[in-house]
Amino acid sequence: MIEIEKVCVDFPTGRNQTSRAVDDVSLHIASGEIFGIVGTSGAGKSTLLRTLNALQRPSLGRVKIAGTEITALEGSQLRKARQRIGMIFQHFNLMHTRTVSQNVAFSLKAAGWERGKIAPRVAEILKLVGLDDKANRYPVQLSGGQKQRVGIARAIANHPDVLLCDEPTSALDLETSATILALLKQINQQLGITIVLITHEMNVIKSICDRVAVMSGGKVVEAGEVFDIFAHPQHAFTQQLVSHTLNLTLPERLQQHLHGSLLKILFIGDSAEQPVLSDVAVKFGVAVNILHGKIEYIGEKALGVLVVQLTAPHNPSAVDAAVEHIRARTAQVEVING
Ligand SMILES: Nc1ncnc2c1ncn2[C@@H]1O[C@H](COP(=O)(O)OP(=O)(O)OP(=O)(O)O)[C@@H](O)[C@H]1O
Repeated sequence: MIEIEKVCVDFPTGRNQTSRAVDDVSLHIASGEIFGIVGTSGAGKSTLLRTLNALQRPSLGRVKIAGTEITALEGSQLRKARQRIGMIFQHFNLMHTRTVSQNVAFSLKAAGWERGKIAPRVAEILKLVGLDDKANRYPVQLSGGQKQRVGIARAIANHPDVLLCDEPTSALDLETSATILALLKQINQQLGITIVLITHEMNVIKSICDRVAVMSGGKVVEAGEVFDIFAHPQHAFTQQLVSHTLNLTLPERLQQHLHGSLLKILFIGDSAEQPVLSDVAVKFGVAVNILHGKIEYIGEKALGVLVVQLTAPHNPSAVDAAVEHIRARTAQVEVING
């Protein structure tokens, strides 16, 4: 559906000088996917996203959407291709002097809809996003979440194939973010629209994306299924993002004063549902003290991380045997100390 081939974007920084904001990025995004691009501020996410509807021209490389090379289009052909690509923004970008329904109608007029078909479509789409009772309100009279719903309604009114989301929940509180992400998921499933979403939050990726690309310094340093990236982050930057999201740091003081072995154990899928720890307690006579942990569900799959202390004061070798037993039955064991 979306083919990004060796895209670079350079910005001028001074006389005869440029800086590379997007560096040799290639990604293929399948039809119907929700694809996330995550990275810290300045990683190049927005610039890359804007190449997908040619709001930003690549300095090198090309982008194809549904077989059409958007980077090669200009004028009316480009305007027509853009009508197949909706976009929503962090700060909503609504027209403040127009009502909710006028904001949505505007995009349909721009796309050349017949007058008589616009009002019914606006009503239909406002119902879909849960704003049918706010049609005559002005943006200033709406909450942040409602404004983003207007943004979504405007972006999808013209039946696009692709929806680009530029930090869609960054200006919203956690609860409202969750409802907006749920709406995006519903739109993806119900209407089959391919979604490309950029964010700096792994939690957003975890809650709705199928696959993710991790960007740092303009490059994609890692890409794959969201579950795999969480379970086995390869790149140091991804490892940092994931551990920050799972937030399993123990206070330094606690780490220093613990006896026995301190382990961080990763459980994946079935292993998250097995009583591995109670087994080792019984089998090897070790005491198992759970210090920290959580089980996340990404899609349908469980991903658990536990930090445990194993002690056997009268039989230290039992701890080594217990560690090996756990290692054989879980996805990964990291001995933090001991
Ligand atoms: N129009 C521009 N002119 C010059 N430099 C730019 C321009 N747009 C972006 N940049 C630079 O390109 C780099 C990538 O910016 P970009 O906005 O794509 O990053 P980002 O990952 O989306 O960050 P954020 O989340 O803060 O928006 C930054 O160093 C930025 O300063």
